[in-house]
Amino acid sequence: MTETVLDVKGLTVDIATPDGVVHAVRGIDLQVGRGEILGVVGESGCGKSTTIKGILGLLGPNSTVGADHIELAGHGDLLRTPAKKMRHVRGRRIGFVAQNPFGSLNPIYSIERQFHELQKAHGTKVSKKESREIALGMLAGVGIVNPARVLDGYAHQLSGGMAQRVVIALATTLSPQLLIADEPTTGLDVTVQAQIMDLISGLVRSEQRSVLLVTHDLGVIAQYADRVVVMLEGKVVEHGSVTDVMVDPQHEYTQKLISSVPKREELHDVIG
Ligand SMILES: Nc1ncnc2c1ncn2[C@@H]1O[C@H](COP(=O)(O)OP(=O)(O)OP(=O)(O)O)[C@@H](O)[C@H]1O
Repeated sequence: MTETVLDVKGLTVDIATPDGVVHAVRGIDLQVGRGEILGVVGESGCGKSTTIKGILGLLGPNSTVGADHIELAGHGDLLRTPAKKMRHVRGRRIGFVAQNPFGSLNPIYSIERQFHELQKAHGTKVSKKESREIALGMLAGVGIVNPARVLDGYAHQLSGGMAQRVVIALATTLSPQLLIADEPTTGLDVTVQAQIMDLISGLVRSEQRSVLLVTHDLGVIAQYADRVVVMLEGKVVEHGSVTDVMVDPQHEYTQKLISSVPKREELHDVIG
C-alpha cells in the first residue's frame, strides 16, 4: 500500500441499551491508502455503520468508542480530537456520503444555499457569488448537465441519483483527502448505482483521493475496491487485496458470502 491516509487500530464500540451493553465493534484494524478504495463488507448488523460512525465521531452519548488510535494523516488521532474540532474534520478532511441522500440534504434550503452554508461553517471566506461559481463547477464535475437549475432548486425536486450526485459534490467541495461512503448506492436504480460508483472511483483515480466504502454488495467490492475487509459480528475476519480474497477466500464466512452471490462467475469476470 502507498501512504496511509487512515489508520484505525483496535477500534471498539459499546452501545448501552435497556437490555444491556451491545459490543457492536470488537477491536478492528483497518488502513486506507492514498488513492485507493477500501471496501468493508459484511451482512446486516455486523457493525459496518457503527464502525464508520465511530471513526467520524457521530455516535450518540449511549455509545463508548475506544481504540489504540484512529490516525488521520496530516491531522492526528481522531479519537483524541474534541467534538467541536471533529465538526471541522467532517467536511474539510473527511467527506461523508450516507445511504439516503435526502437525509443528508436540507429540505428547506436551496441547493445553492447548502453549498454556501458549507463554506461558511468551515470558515471559508467566499462571497455568495464565488460560492455559486464553486458550486456550479462541483455540480458539473459530478455530471450534472444543468447545474444552474439544480442550484436554484430544492432537494425534493431531485431524483435519488441526482440527489446523491449533489451529496458527493458537497462532500468533496472542501477537498477532503478521505471520502467515507456508507452504502452510497442502496435504493438507487441499477444503472444509476453504476453511475454513482463510477463517479466515486473516478474521483479516486483522477484526484488521488481515498475512499472507505461500506457495502453489503460483493459485486460492488469486486468491481470497484482495491482491498477489502470482511466483517462478522463486530470483528474483521479477513482482509486483503480484492483479487486474493475473491479468488482464494480463507475464512469460512467469506467463502459463504462469495458462494451466496447469485451470479458468482461475474465476480471473477470483473476482477479478471
Ligand atoms: N443505537 C443502537 N442501539 C442498540 N444497538 C445498536 C444500535 N446501533 C447499532 N446497534 C447494534 O450494533 C450492531 C451493529 O449494527 P450496525 O448498524 O453497525 O450494522 P451494519 O453492519 O451497518 O448493518 P446494516 O448493513 O443493516 O446497516 C447490531 O447488532 C445492531 O443491532
